[in-house]
Amino acid sequence: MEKLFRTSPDLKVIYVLVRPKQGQTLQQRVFQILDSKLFEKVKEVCPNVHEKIRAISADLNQNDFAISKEDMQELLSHTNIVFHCAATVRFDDHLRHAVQLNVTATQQLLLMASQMPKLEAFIHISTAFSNCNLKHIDEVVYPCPVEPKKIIDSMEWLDDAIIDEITPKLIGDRPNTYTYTKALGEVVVQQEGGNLNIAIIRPSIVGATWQEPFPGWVDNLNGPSGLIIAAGKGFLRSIRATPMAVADLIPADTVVNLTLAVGWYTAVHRPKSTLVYHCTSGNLNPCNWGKMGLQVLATFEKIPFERAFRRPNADFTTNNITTHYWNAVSHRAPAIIYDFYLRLTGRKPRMTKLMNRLLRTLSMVEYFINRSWEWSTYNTEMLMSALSPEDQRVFNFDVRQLNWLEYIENYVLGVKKYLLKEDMAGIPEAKQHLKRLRNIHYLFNTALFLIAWRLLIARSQVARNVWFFIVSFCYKFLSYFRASSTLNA
Ligand SMILES: CCCCCCCCCCCCCCCCCCCCCCCC(=O)SCCNC(=O)CCNC(=O)[C@H](O)C(C)(C)COP(=O)(O)OP(=O)(O)OC[C@H]1O[C@@H](n2cnc3c(N)ncnc32)[C@H](O)[C@@H]1OP(=O)(O)O
Ligand SMILES: NC(=O)C1=CN([C@@H]2O[C@H](COP(=O)(O)OP(=O)(O)OC[C@H]3O[C@@H](n4cnc5c(N)ncnc54)[C@H](OP(=O)(O)O)[C@@H]3O)[C@@H](O)[C@H]2O)C=CC1
Repeated sequence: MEKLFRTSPDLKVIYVLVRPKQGQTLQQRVFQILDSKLFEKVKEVCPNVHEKIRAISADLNQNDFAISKEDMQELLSHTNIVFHCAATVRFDDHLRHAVQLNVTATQQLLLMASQMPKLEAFIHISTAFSNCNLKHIDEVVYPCPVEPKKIIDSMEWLDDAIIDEITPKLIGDRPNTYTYTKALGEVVVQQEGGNLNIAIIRPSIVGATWQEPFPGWVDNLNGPSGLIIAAGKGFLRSIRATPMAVADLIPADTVVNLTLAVGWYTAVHRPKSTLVYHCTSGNLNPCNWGKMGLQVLATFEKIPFERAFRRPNADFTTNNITTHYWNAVSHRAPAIIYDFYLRLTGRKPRMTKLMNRLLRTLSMVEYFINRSWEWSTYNTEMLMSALSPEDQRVFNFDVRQLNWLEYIENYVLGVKKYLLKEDMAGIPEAKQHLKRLRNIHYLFNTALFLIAWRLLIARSQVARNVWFFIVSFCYKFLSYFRASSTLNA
């Protein structure tokens, strides 16, 4: 919406389907977004932006999205272009819910779109990982072994227990219900698009903005953002990842630019078949998890997060044994010790729960950070060459120009500012806090070493001999040093 208003101030209206949430009405939710820093530039070119957004109450879990008759009438008669982004993106969602959101709702939206007389294009947002069971992925819709229609029907009469049982068989070699249902959603789009003018966009891992409206903007914990927080606050100490695997991140503004360009191309050129566009970075400008991780850590040195639990010092592990070892030593043990301290001081323990949640998240993303994929980008490159030089500049989605180190630094800064809502003025105090944590760390390790050594000396003659040898060696060395300095004087 931000980019559309900024580049097309003459635009009449954008209808957004929204559900009320957390005690906020639709209008409040939309106005909260419009009043955020993200929309500051828009307001300069389009001061009446509030009047150009029509929030329509809709819930994708309901029949006809529970849209009122009047709203439906207005939507059907006025819409020129549909951008379908809503989805459940939870990796662990129950199959019934994931099918409802990512498949059935897509089918219903297509039905609605077929009744829109002024519709020029229908743009469906999928994910580059919808076919992550393949290594090389082309810009085509791949068939699914079981027809989406059969899956939709079966969800109506199967009970939860049976669905739980068949889920692993249905998702096959995909890692979760999210990627599986996004793949089904694509097949539905292709099979039930009828005469509509449709395109599918497949972004990889969406990160903070690169340039627009300003670098580093991010507003959710999806993808790496949540884990950057966990690392910066010192909770995340080790992560099972392959440093050389490609980190196929794509900035949010790049996805937006490509989406708008696809909207234009689909409406104006009306391709005969449904085109799929990969919005990925790996084949044009690859970055790997090792490089990304190091830059994230380097940025924490310059711009630390406030009130960290421990000093940020995460590392990659590459096998099961080391992963279990570091999970026990660096994740679970400090959480148990801290909770013990909280209990002793009369407070409610919370660290073990938080750590368990983090470990669960890590286990879910492991699949994606230990493999590399190749996505072909012929359609995306074709689109780039179809744009005028001016549009190539305004709707830039050429990731070859992206400087990863600069991007990652801005990403971490954006996480601090826009997700954690921390003030830059707090950086000196955050650095002091990290120094205190470092001193506590040294003190703790020294105390631990001395206790262990004392116990060893009490129990072992060999340890006592070694200790005697070290002490007498130090004494002799000091005596020699003192004698030689007296002679020199
Ligand atoms: C050599 C040096 C090495 C140095 C290492 C340095 C490390 C630096 C960090 C870099 C890490 C890089 C890791 C990259 C990870 C990449 C992920 C790749 C994913 C690719 C997928 C494909 C992309 C897509 O197509 S779509 C979008 C992907 N979807 C998601 O990302 C959603 C994932 N989330 C979930 O599925 C769930 O939230 C789940 C299962 C993780 C957690 O579920 P749970 O029920 O436990 O919690 P919630 O109810 O969801 O939330 C509770 C609570 O937690 C907050 N939260 C939610 N998500 C996250 C998160 N990802 N991280 C942290 N916290 C999260 C949420 O806001 C809630 O907070 P409340 O305060 O309780 O409200
Ligand atoms: N993040 C990523 O890395 C990637 C995302 N994608 C795709 O991009 C799209 C957006 O994802 P992302 O922004 O990350 O995820 P979000 O969860 O932030 O966005 C999903 C949107 O869908 C809406 N939604 C979910 N359920 C319903 C419902 N029952 N009724 C109405 N609206 C609903 C949500 O509304 P509400 O705000 O009310 O919850 C939310 O605005 C998805 O299609 C996803 O598959 C693709 C590749 C990568």
